[in-house]
Amino acid sequence: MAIFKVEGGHRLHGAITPQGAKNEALQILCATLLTPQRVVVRNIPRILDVMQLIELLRRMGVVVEQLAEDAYAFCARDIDFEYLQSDDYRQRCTRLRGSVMLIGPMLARFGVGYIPKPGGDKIGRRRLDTHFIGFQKLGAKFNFDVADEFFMVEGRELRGTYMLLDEASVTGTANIIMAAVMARGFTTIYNAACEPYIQQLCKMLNRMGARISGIASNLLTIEGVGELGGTEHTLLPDMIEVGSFIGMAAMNRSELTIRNVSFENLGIIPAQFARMGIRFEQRGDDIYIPQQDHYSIETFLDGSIMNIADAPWPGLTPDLLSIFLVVATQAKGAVLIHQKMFESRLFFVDKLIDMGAQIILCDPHRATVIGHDHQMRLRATRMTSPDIRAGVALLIAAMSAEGVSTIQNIDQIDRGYKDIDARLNALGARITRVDECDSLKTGGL
Ligand SMILES: CC(=O)N[C@H]1[C@@H](OP(=O)(O)OP(=O)(O)OC[C@H]2O[C@@H](n3ccc(=O)[nH]c3=O)[C@H](O)[C@@H]2O)O[C@H](CO)[C@@H](O)[C@@H]1O
Ligand SMILES: C=C(OP(=O)(O)O)C(=O)O
Repeated sequence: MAIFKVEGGHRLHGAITPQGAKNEALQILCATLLTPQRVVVRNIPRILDVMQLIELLRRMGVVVEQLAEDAYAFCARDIDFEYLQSDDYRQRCTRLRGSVMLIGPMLARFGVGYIPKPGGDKIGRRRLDTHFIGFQKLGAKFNFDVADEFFMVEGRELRGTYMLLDEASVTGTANIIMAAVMARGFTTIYNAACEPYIQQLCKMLNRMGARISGIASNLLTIEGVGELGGTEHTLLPDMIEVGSFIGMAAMNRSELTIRNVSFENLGIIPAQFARMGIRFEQRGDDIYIPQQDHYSIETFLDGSIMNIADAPWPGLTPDLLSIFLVVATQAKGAVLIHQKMFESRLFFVDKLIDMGAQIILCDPHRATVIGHDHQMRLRATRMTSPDIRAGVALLIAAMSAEGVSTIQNIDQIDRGYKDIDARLNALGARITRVDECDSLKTGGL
């Protein structure tokens, strides 16, 4: 296992391009199972979750061809159903959340699908009811082996229907869309998640021959078709990386250009950073963040304390709240961070408090942060990355802190951020990746 050693206090300078979007990649790669024809996907980020899903597809029998550093072709002519019963399949699926979206396409194309309880961040309860209720509405039979934590669905003749999702689950919506594209008749999905990655999935499916309308809204109508064909698809830039870089620049009082951000697909994210007092300019499709010595959190119109909360798209993505929280520790003013969706995502604030941040964890969902306005620097410390976004928040804290911090469990960060150490070092950061065993041998911890 590797760790990061981070020497704080170095400002960043220059330009960085966000990687292709992790969460879009996971949907799109699963969708390649829907056709026996070739699907080419570009702008694929070389990150752990994505590489693991590609390897999983390969072991399932999909022919995978790497065309360029970030482009792959997939051909799912045949699937090895025996492999789906193997321990290897189970073990690999449990490494990432995105594997859950293999089941919708399998059901649509082959009439059966199997999936163990998926992995992903341990950030609170992550139920899958929406997925399976949706499949059942389409006529599939569902079986969950509780002891084995293994889900099975079967439905040779899916039929379109109306469904109102119990919640706007992102992966649930993707899974149901993929299950419905070849169901007989019309499927209507109300309370569908509608974030840009779902929009991208729908657009790709339509290019493959699907008939999906209502894209970008929470009411999707799908007219089932007999089969889908091949296509080419390019992933959007990762909006969570874009937000992480904005936060990083502000917290380190750095001048940074983030290139090709697909501004129109960032939704409310830039406006929320603006409410934190962070200045930036949209220059074409780039975001330019000038060096800023102070940023003052706005209050609401009535003078009350700013509240930053997550909500289904077009609300603020929960995946950026850890970044807003860490950025607030050096802002002028106070903010209440309200993580509504996940109940175990804010506990990492203990580490920030150790570093000298002024935070009160009100309950598992809410933390009040009173910023130092750069009057006091955080102190370096030793920490462990609990999940992917908290990991990056801790990295941002370490980059701004006084002294050398150590971050363990950086696999969590590598799950979602491509070569983050090398890319940030190119901008002036001082992050060293060390093998934990070597470090222990030399007493370096
Ligand atoms: C691989 C992938 O794409 N993962 C993303 C996906 O996870 P995932 O699809 O697993 O997340 P869901 O959208 O299903 O739900 C996330 C959490 O929010 C709750 N919830 C959801 C919708 C709602 O209207 N109300 C509500 O409370 C759910 O109960 C759950 O606890 O979407 C999450 C929410 O954007 C992101 O954090 C994850 O990064
Ligand atoms: C929660 C996240 O990922 P996953 O759903 O893959 O665990 C995330 O990307 O922040």
